[in-house]
Amino acid sequence: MSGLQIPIEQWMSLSEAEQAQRLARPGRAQAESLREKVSVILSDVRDNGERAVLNYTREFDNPEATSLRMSSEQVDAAIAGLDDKIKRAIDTAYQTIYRFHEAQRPQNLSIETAPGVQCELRYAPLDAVGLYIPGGSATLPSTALMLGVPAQIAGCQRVVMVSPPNKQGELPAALLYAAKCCGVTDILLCGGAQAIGALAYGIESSPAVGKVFGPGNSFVTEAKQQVSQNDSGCAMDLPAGPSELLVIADDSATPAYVAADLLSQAEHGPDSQVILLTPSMAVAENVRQELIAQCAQLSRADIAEQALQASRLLVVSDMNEAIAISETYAPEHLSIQTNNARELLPQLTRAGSVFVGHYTPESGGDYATGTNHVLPTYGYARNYSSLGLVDFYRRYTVQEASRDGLRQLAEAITTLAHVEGLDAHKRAVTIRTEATP
Ligand SMILES: NC(=O)c1ccc[n+]([C@@H]2O[C@H](COP(=O)([O-])OP(=O)(O)OC[C@H]3O[C@@H](n4cnc5c(N)ncnc54)[C@H](O)[C@@H]3O)[C@@H](O)[C@H]2O)c1
Ligand SMILES: N[C@H](CO)Cc1c[nH]c[nH+]1
Ligand SMILES: [Zn+2]
Repeated sequence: MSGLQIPIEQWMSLSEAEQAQRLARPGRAQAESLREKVSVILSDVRDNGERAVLNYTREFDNPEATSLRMSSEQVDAAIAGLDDKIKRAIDTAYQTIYRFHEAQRPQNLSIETAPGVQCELRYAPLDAVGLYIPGGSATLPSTALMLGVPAQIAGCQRVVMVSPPNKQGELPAALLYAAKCCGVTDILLCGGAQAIGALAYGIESSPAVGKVFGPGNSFVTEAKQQVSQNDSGCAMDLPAGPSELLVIADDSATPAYVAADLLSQAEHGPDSQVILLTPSMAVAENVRQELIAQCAQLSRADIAEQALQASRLLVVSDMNEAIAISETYAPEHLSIQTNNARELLPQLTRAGSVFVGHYTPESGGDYATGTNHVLPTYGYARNYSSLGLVDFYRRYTVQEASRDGLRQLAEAITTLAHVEGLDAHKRAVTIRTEATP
């Protein structure tokens, strides 16, 4: 490791401004230039369709790109050579993810809210969805499962998967096998903001979808936010950007485990962020030693080292302080490695996903425990939910009143219409209730 110094800091010794800086997400500083660059790409795709997507694909991913769509023959040929052990691993993950998401199936409901007034809540699967599978620094077949399984369970009619091709214009066989497990056959070889534009606006060979899903780097996340705010009419799932992990550990924690977990998220990208909160200086020092020793053994050590530059080892006064900091930061992933982890759960709700105890590594949730690994980053876990089955549905209501039921509510409805000065609203009721039968 190139002598990277990861400072250990006492939280209480930091000023308020320093505390805020330690919890700031890296990479958000270039927000304006990012916004502008993504806006240019999206406008180009909107105006020039497939040609623009191919141009950006040649610029950023596959210099020889000539077409975007994968044929079923290409998919089958790629899968044919896939190692059985990998297929079995994907099958196992598919089953646990399916089990956990199937259990989330939303139920329609119908209740009488007042005598003679029946109200219903109904769920309908989204017709057409776009699934973004990251593929820049690491292609993530596991994300194909996290997005493909709920889309399959919900019964979305049209599912389009996009992912950046490599320089040979290919996608990993493991990703294609995962897609096939989920019944996804509509696959486009493109990534980044241009892929989001292709999904949201549609291109010649692929009509627009109604909602885009999936994590990605800052270009992808910014593009999702822009298309969901402009007049494309396309919705987005959640801001799932660069990976984050916050670990709360006491002296019952194993520093080697804590360091391994921190590095598992640091290796995602230079803009990942990992944070340790512990009341024990000894734990902090041992975790630091383990970080240095373990990082050197990683194939992505250079990426992890960059991420560790913006990462924190913070010694707190006590668990209450650790809880307060975690709730402020609202991490994508929160790992509680203490001797009373489950007891702390009620106080730790602002996180995308929580990992409890010494034997629940964050990478378990990334791949195969069954929970969804598409999670809010940047602190959005304060207000956004982890991805789930319900996100692949629209919700709408149905209501029916009998003549008597309307009569019973008429006074309330017409009075409120009057209060709001909306005579036609009032008349739509009185024309019925004052009519001679
Ligand atoms: N929050 C979550 O749930 C979650 C889950 C999985 C992964 N992730 C995160 O997703 C991210 C994946 O990022 P990635 O980069 O590996 O893959 P990516 O697929 O998100 O982005 C790669 C694409 O970015 C585009 N690009 C690259 N450089 C560009 C530039 N200079 N200008 C414009 N476009 C450019 C290219 O088209 C490329 O295809 C990681 O940060 C990872 O931590 C988050
Ligand atoms: N930890 C990532 C979410 O931040 C998900 C993932 C996919 N593959 C490995 N990890
Ligand atoms: Zn991960």
